[in-house]
Amino acid sequence: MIKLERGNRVDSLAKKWAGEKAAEYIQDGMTIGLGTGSTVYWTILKLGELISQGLQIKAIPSSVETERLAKKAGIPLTTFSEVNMLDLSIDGADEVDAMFNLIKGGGGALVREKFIDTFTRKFIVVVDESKLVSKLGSFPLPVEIIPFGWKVTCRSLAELGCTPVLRKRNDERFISDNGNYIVDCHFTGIDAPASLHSRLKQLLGVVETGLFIDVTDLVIVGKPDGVEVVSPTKNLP
Ligand SMILES: O=C(CO)[C@H](O)[C@H](O)COP(=O)(O)O
Repeated sequence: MIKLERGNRVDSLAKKWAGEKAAEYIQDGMTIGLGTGSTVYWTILKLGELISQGLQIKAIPSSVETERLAKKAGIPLTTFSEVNMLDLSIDGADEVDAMFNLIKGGGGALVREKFIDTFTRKFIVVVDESKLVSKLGSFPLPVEIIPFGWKVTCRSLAELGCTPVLRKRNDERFISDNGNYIVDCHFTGIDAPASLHSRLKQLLGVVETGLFIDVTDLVIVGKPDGVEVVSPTKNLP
């Protein structure tokens, strides 16, 4: 895989291609949702370039990190207090199955991502090939929970058949942009994502899950030799 250095990170060129390709779908006057992560990073950079050439758009960022990047790129921002429905949202994913269902939240931004990926007329997912799976669940499912009673919530999560692991960063509990904890739920494969999502949502303490069901319109897959744009009529992988 061709690697690309970005600051102190090394990313695949495939992510760059996928992220940049998505910017082609953005039209003048649109209000867009901007996801979070190292693939959408390239969309944000490209958008900054297009804005400096005259493109007029507004965006709602899905995380503090994306807000910071978007401001740096010169992208005008707005909020859901001003906007009911976005024209287009672009976001990465940790896994994409053949039905276009997703696991997201690897970066811990899943709640705000669910807002921008749901309240949008069109949702484009940008990934490299490594994210395509026949069945969701190899990637631990991120679930955002409130800190109060978190051990009780973890026990409830375990009763649904997973091993819950409280996310940490630098030995400290990871805190989401919303002031909550993230629990990474290790399942041995997820057979029925929609019903699992509903069961998880009913647990006391659960804010949101990283299962994104039935929201994806298009997947842009970065590959070592270019990009492939996959619509729901063509099955993955
Ligand atoms: O859900 C996410 C953040 O919460 C990201 O979209 C997901 O983790 C993919 O990230 P990357 O593009 O860096 O691989």
